Amino acid sequence: MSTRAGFVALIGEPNAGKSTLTNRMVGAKVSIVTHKVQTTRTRIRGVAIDGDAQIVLVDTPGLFQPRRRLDRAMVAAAWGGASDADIIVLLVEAHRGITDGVERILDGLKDQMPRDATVALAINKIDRVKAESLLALTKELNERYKFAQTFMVSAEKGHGVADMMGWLGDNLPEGPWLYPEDQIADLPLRMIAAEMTREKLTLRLHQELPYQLTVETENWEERKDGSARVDQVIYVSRPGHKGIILGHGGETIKAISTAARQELSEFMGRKVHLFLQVKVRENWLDEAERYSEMGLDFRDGGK
Ligand SMILES: Nc1nc2c(ncn2[C@@H]2O[C@H](COP(=O)(O)OP(=O)(O)OP(=O)(O)O)[C@@H](O)[C@H]2O)c(=O)[nH]1
Repeated sequence: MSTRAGFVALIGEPNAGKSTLTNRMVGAKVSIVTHKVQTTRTRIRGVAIDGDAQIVLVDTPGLFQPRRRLDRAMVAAAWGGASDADIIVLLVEAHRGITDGVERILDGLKDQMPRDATVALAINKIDRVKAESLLALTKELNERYKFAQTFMVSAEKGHGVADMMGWLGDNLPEGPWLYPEDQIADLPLRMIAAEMTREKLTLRLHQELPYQLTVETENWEERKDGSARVDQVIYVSRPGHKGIILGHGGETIKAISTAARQELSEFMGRKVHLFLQVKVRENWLDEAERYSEMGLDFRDGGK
């Protein structure tokens, strides 16, 4: 039997219910992957399975919460992340309707997305409103944008979610699963660990630098005493960046390492020994291996 697989970008204002919907779709079995994992352009929220289809749920950081320093290029990159997805699902809160934030997203969909993009509308939190208002909202939103399909869901209560998953699965491209089933629970732990280090780098360094680096967990060793040894490599594209990350006398990398180790230990509930290395790899952005480590498809990203 043929399988289907692809990326579904969940977009919407903060609090629209993306995490709740992801958890609902992914289910408890692989909920560990719902921890946010940062990749260059998309963030993997979780991997959901519906029959023969594997639905990789992603979001695109920086899209709807432009901060002061966020420039146009970054917003464009975020929309680029959304357009990498096979399907986009816009979540709108039923009781809030078309807010300014939703307006901005609708404008972005019109201006930034290719015309043939598959965009579905999910009106969430339907448990909070009366049916009549839902119909009016659905009608208005569909007049504003040509959605491929509209769903009315309650991520919290689970209403309508199975139907939506079925539709998403049916509309993903045919192809092998992006994550082997037995690796779903395993792979993300390495990615989560890499994401934690990346987050610390972002906090510590100048804002644009983290977009030019990637973190990989190269080795994960379980020790007899219950602790884990984790080896990670931070790949940068320029020698100058290596110096920045190391800092004076190695100060910066040490602080990053300590912060990441603490978070990872806390997350795992046990001791972790974290070893970080910085490597210059000028063309890491073009290497297929780096993409699969980030959970991305090289062919999609390499355009
Ligand atoms: N009543 C109701 N509440 C919901 C529903 N879905 C989500 N919520 C609530 O809405 C709030 C925000 O949900 P999240 O899933 O965290 O939203 P989010 O979009 O992931 O938020 P960010 O990650 O911050 O962008 C939480 O308090 C949820 O419990 C729903 O279907 N009905």
